[in-house]
Amino acid sequence: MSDIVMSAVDVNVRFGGLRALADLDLEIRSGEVLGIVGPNGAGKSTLFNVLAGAIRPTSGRVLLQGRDITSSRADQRARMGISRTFQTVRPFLDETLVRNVAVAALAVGDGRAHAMDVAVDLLEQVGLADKAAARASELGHGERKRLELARALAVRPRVLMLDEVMAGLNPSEVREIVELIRSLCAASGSELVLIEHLLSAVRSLADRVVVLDAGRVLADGTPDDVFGDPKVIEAYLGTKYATS
Ligand SMILES: Nc1ncnc2c1ncn2[C@@H]1O[C@H](COP(=O)(O)OP(=O)(O)OP(=O)(O)O)[C@@H](O)[C@H]1O
Repeated sequence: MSDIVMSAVDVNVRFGGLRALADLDLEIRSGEVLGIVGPNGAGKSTLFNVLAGAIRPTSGRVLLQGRDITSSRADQRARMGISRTFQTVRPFLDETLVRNVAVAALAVGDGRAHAMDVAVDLLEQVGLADKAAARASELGHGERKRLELARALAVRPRVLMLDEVMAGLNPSEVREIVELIRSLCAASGSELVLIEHLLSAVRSLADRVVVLDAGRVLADGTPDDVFGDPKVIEAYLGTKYATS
């Protein structure tokens, strides 16, 4: 579990005068599910963007299996096996589900027929097989999150990063997606990085949790250690977040 697959080393991101990430070090270890939590504005999405290549850090490096990929673009990183979902789901609304997923497989070099097979298989895995021919615009919010997962998986990621996939789901949809993520992780062997406000979901899924605040790592440890840490509870969680 201790092999480092990906890391951010001494990363700083400045937006004008604001330090969104400050001297940040983060490791993603082989086979782990890593939860990233923290208050609004803590820097979670910025960190995801830095790891995925959507934002170039002001200083610092991003390494993938020891290789410096700081200057690689997001599309290049996707081909290297770094895949992400977005906080705001953005499927091609007028396209069918199967074509939405196949497009992601095509982007990593699958041939057309194989991409369609991959898409059908992934829709089955996320429980949307019966809607494969429906348009994405016909889906409910929870179903769109599942579609988003299938699209992120279509690139056969080494590192899968999920940005608030539980947001806006009702409790039974949350239970379903937690179970789905658990089974997808077990089947894929990928590393999974989750940004999530719903701490109960992080607690049940993550092997390790990193708490960010004001662009810095406040705590890093097992869910029990981190969520039991008085400074985390007092300073950052308080009553602001749902814990059940
Ligand atoms: N493109 C940008 N330009 C200027 N400031 C930005 C930009 N993106 C993020 N910020 C600022 O950087 C800080 C970190 O934002 P970020 O979105 O990474 O936090 P977060 O932890 O993901 O928050 P949330 O939980 O609300 O999504 C915030 O103060 C935010 O306003």
